[in-house]
Amino acid sequence: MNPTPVIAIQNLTYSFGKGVLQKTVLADINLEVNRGEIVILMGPSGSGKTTLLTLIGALRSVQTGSLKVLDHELQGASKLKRIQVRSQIGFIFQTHNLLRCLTAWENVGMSLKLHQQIPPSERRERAITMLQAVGLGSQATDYPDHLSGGQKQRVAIARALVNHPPLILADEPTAALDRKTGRDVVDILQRLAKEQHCAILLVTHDNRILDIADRIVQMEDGHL
Ligand SMILES: Nc1ncnc2c1ncn2[C@@H]1O[C@H](COP(=O)(O)OP(=O)(O)OP(=O)(O)O)[C@@H](O)[C@H]1O
Repeated sequence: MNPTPVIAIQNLTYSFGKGVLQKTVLADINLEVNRGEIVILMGPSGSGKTTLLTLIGALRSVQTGSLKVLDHELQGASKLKRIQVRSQIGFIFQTHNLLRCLTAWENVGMSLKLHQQIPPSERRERAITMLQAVGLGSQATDYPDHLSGGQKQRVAIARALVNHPPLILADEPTAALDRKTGRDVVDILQRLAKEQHCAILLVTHDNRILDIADRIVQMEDGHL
């Protein structure tokens, strides 16, 4: 028996605007992503990649079709249900979105705070272990302003993975980085995801990182 996919999308359609201004940006999308699989989503600017990623991340409401994430149907889901689904996903964005007033380990520990059963001392220990895994053990008490672009993105990876989420959504994680730094960052992401058996759906225009994917899907004008 096949395990349940982490993402299961059937006939998903999404539009912005109303009436004559209505614009369909996703049309009849079907996609499955399995546990542990790394899928890269490519396509021209404006083809709907980010819109799809934010729907899967329960950051906007599903209009038409079925979208199951971690076995939760997001079509018609309440706000509370969407928050619960979101807390099980790790997000990595183009810019790292770290809080400047918190140190590297405190930024990583923030995602553990959502899980209140973890005592503060264990939070710190787990955050520092995760920073060591991305090669930043000795920068744990540094503030983001003292870190390079690649180091900040590695803190963002540690923050996304520290809860051992079954799914990571990444939107252009290497866009702000030079070639070598971008490569290092995705290598770390790939290694940790395989260790944790975590699925990744990653949007990118970066041809240099395509080899980390188990599968590449192409989006064109709202169609997969
Ligand atoms: N909030 C919004 N209101 C109206 N239209 C929007 C909104 N957000 C996105 N769009 C439109 O939806 C289409 C798809 O946008 P989306 O950002 O998903 O594309 P993308 O493939 O991620 O593009 P890029 O590679 O440039 O990030 C675009 O035509 C965009 O102009």
